[in-house]
This record gives sequence, C-alpha cells and structure tokens, in this order.
Amino acid sequence: MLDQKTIEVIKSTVPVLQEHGEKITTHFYQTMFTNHPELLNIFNHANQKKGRQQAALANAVYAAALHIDQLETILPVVQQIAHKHRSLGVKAEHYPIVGEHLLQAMKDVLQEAATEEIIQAWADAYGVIADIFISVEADMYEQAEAQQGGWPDFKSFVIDRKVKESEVIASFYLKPADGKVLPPFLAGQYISVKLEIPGEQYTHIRQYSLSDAPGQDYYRISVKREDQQEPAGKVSTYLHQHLNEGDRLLVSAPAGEFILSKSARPLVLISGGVGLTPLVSMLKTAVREQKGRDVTFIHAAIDSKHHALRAEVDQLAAGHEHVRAFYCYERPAAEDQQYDKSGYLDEEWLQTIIGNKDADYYFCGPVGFMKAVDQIMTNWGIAEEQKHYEFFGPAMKL
Ligand SMILES: NC(=O)C1=CN([C@@H]2O[C@H](COP(=O)(O)OP(=O)(O)OC[C@H]3O[C@@H](n4cnc5c(N)ncnc54)[C@H](O)[C@@H]3O)[C@@H](O)[C@H]2O)C=CC1
Repeated sequence: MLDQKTIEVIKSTVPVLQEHGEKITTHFYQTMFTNHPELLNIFNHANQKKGRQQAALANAVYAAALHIDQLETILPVVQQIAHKHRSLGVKAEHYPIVGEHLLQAMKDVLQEAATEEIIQAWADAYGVIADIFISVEADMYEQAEAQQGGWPDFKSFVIDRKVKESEVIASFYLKPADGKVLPPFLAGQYISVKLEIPGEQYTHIRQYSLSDAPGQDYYRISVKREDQQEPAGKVSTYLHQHLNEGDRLLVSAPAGEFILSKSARPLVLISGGVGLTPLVSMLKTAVREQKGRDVTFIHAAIDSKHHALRAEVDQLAAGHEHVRAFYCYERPAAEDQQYDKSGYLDEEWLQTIIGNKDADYYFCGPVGFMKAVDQIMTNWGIAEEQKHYEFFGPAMKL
C-alpha cells in the first residue's frame, strides 16, 4: 500500500497530468515501440495512429492519480480493461516495460517539474496499480483455461461458414480446429481475432462481439468491412476479401463485461449499424432464458441494404408476443418499404415505442449514436445502473 506522503505527491500532480497527459502518453508509446517493437503485435496500430490509445491511457493515468487514496473506486474500470488485456494476451512481464517507459516519458515531458520525489511516488503508485492488474488478469487467464474446452491465450479456429449479411457485413462461423468442445460465453461478450496479413510486419488483433446466442458449436462474429474509412480497416478488409470457409485464424477465449443481466424490468436493446452484434446475441438469449420478459429491439441502419441479421430478429419478434422490433433508416432507398422511421432516431420517436421507460437499456453503435441515445436516457432520468453500453476500441466514457 502507498504511504500518505506518496499519496499527497501523486495527488499534487493531478493538474499537471490533466494538462500534459496526452503529450506524456504519446511520447511514452513512441519510445516504448522503438525499444520494444514486439509489443506492436499486441496493440491496435490504427488506434495509435488516431491517438485514441494515447488519450485512453492519459485518462487512465489521470483517473488513477485522482483516486489514488481510494483505488477500489477504479476497480470496475480495472475489470473492464483486464478483460481486454486477457483477450489480447497482455502478460505480467509487459508491466515493467510499460512502467519504465511511462516514468521516462513523464521525466522527458515535464523536465525539471518531474522532481525525484514525484518520479519515486509514481514508481511506487505504478507498482501498486500494476500489481492489481496482474493479479486480476492472472485469475482471468486461469478461469479461461479451466473451463471445459478452455484455453488461456489464442487457439486455432477454422472458418466453418462465411455468410453475407448486408452490403458491408459478413458473418464468420468459427469452430475450433482441434474439434474440441467450445466453452460457453455470456451474451454480449467478444473474442479477439489474431491475424497475420501478408506483407505486414506485425500481427493484428481485433475484438469482435459474438453475434449469435451462446450454446452453439461455433462462435459467430459479424464483421463490417471498413474499407471506406480513413485509414481503411486492414483486418476487416482482409477478413472480407481474403479469408474464406476452411481458412484458419487465431481466437481468444470470450471476454467482456457488457453482458445481459437478469431483471424484472423490461429490456430495451438499441443498436446502430454493426453495433447490433452483441445485442442480437442478447435478444436471442433473453427470449430463450428470460421467458416472458418484454423486449424491445430498436435498430438504426443506413438503409435496408446495410441492415444485417434482420431475418433473425424479425423471426423472433413474429414468434413472441412480448418481443417487438423497430427499425430506423437514416437514408431509406426508394424501394425500402419496411421500416418505422427515417433519419436518425430521436427522443420523440423512442417515446412512442417504449411504453414503460423504467427498463434496462443496452446500447451499442457509432459514437454519435451512443451520445444521442445517452442524452435521451439522461432526459428521461434513467438511473446509471439501468444503462449499459460498450465502445469498441480504447476505453471511453460517454
Ligand atoms: N461491442 C461493441 O462495442 C461494438 C461496437 N461497435 C461499434 O459500432 C459502430 C457501428 O458503426 P457502423 O456500422 O459503421 O455505423 P453506421 O455509420 O453505419 O451508422 C449506423 C446508424 O447509426 C445511426 N447514427 C449514426 N450517427 C448518429 C448520430 N449522431 N445520432 C443518432 N444516430 C446516429 C444512424 O441511424 C446510422 O444509420 C462502430 O463504431 C463500432 O466500433 C460495433 C460492434 C460491436
């Protein structure tokens, strides 16, 4: 544990971290990857380029400094990050490397303001925080391995089926190459996929939500081809264009805390674009395991051509009185007939379809969509514990 003096010194650096946090973390990543290029096999290069990883780490360091005397308050965030770390293969031996470069980056950026005392206090604090992560993650590796059919890191899977779901989304049904049983997962969880792309120096790892219900003999991911964005998504493009039935890829055990809970309240699932993947898994699970629970599934897509997995959702809604599905098309095509609203979803429309607002809400989609939905929840006075959401990529808050 940290002594009072160390805590005070750490807290005194909060303003400076707020001001220089991203500069420090940008410098940190640069020097760490120069000295340890092998770590580029773990980190998402696109997030580095866009500066998202730097911002997320700066926020995490800042939050740690702010709460250094009550570290238990950051435990939920630790859990969330630890899930991601376990799915990426982050190990205890990586922490000293990160610590050394973080402290060096503080010294380099803050110069004389980073006194001996401050650097020592941060070294102590980093040690305590790293130990928490290492121990939480060690448990997670153990649990992943201990399940029936489980494994700790990455395991070879075969693409059993590849199915086009929309203009831009394809599903991949993945089965273990060794034919062993698959461990279960919780609706809403994701897996990491690890790929070697010809011509690329480092391996790439990406997280994809599992889009089917648990309990099958495959894991299904539904991936959007991100070849229109800048920079183009290398992994999604490679999956779409070059990987086919019979090909293999490496897969982590399922991870993540954005999961469907049981509750007596109605369930409202709101998705934008490919953000529907974890919510379709939740919808199927709720129908099967939470019999009679009112479920409203709301999906926002560009138009019918970009609308994936519609048949599966429609079938559930048609077969269960307490399940309702609504679709909002941003720019419906002339031939599009079956949708409930055009443009973006908004508060007024949601009012008309959500009868009992005292519900559990799960939402997932692009950032602008998430912000819009969160604002509506706030306007409605929905309690924080009734709001569940997930951002892919580095940890973010709404
Ligand atoms: N488990 C997770 O955290 C997952 C997260 N995602 C995220 O979901 C996102 C999905 O993106 P795309 O398919 O590219 O979506 P998209 O760009 O096709 O947009 C889908 C729909 O979202 C709505 N929307 C967009 N901006 C909005 C705004 N400002 N206000 C209200 N509605 C808005 C529109 O109706 C639009 O048609 C990605 O950012 C991805 O990272 C996707 C899968 C899983």
